[in-house]
Amino acid sequence: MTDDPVIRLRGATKRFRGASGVHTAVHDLTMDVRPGEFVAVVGPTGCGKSTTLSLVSGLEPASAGEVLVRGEPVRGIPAGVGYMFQQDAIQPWRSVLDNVAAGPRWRGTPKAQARELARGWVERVGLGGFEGYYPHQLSGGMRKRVALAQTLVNEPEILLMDEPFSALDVQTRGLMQDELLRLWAGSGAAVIFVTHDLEEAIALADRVVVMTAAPATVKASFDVPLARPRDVEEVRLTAEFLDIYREVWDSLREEVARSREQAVKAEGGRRVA
Ligand SMILES: Nc1ncnc2c1ncn2[C@@H]1O[C@H](COP(=O)(O)OP(=O)(O)OP(=O)(O)O)[C@@H](O)[C@H]1O
Repeated sequence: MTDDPVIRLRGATKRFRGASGVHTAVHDLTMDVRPGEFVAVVGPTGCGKSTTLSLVSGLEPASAGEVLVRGEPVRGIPAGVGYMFQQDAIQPWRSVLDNVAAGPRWRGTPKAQARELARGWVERVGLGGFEGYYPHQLSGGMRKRVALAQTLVNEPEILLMDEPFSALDVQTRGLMQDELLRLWAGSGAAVIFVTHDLEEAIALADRVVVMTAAPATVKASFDVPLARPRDVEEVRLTAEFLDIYREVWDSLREEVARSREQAVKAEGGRRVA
């Protein structure tokens, strides 16, 4: 395995043209992610975190700068990229098994083989016995497990996750975080995990990247030298965790404050107008 970055953003900038002119969502953003590295991205609300993921996934082209996946400029959706968003992509008319088999089927795997693969992943995410259930029969946590299996069955080399667990209750979220770490540990995938939750970021990641207030650029990057395997509930209680938390929060806090100032100014501007 080479240590060359599998994801590389170099001075990446994204501008959107809107009714009120050009809006810069991401500005001159430079960051690398190595194979098998788990990077969490935190930043103030609306700063441009999701847009950064869209650049890597090829959903949005960069307006300037470079976005490379495996050394190749991103044009369209690169192969080997898996996504997980806050809203899952589970299809209500398909059973758990067929939802998980959908990816391999779409890539041309014969039905029986795709279902066999899916069965293994349904088992691995702890849903053995629920293969024939339909999404409306599942709890929020179980749906997330289906979404995880749906993503991981494709064996992505890169996993882009945008607040995948934020809609879950705290306990279920903890369980899913552990589940994700357990499954990711065997996968070798590089992960970019966007979250508002700094505790979640530190508990999961090898590195936490702090974004500035809008437009997003990298403010700082912090290594998380906590041993693995980690139990997310346990690790949060350690002195080491709290030290890292304080350090990262010091950096993030300033950006959250700046972002609030921006929001107040924008609101004032709207009132004046
Ligand atoms: N397709 C688009 N067209 C126009 N503007 C957009 C588009 N996508 C994002 N934006 C704007 O870019 C800015 C950054 O949005 P983005 O969703 O990347 O932020 P975020 O940090 O992920 O937000 P949050 O923390 O709320 O999830 C916002 O002002 C948003 O309105």
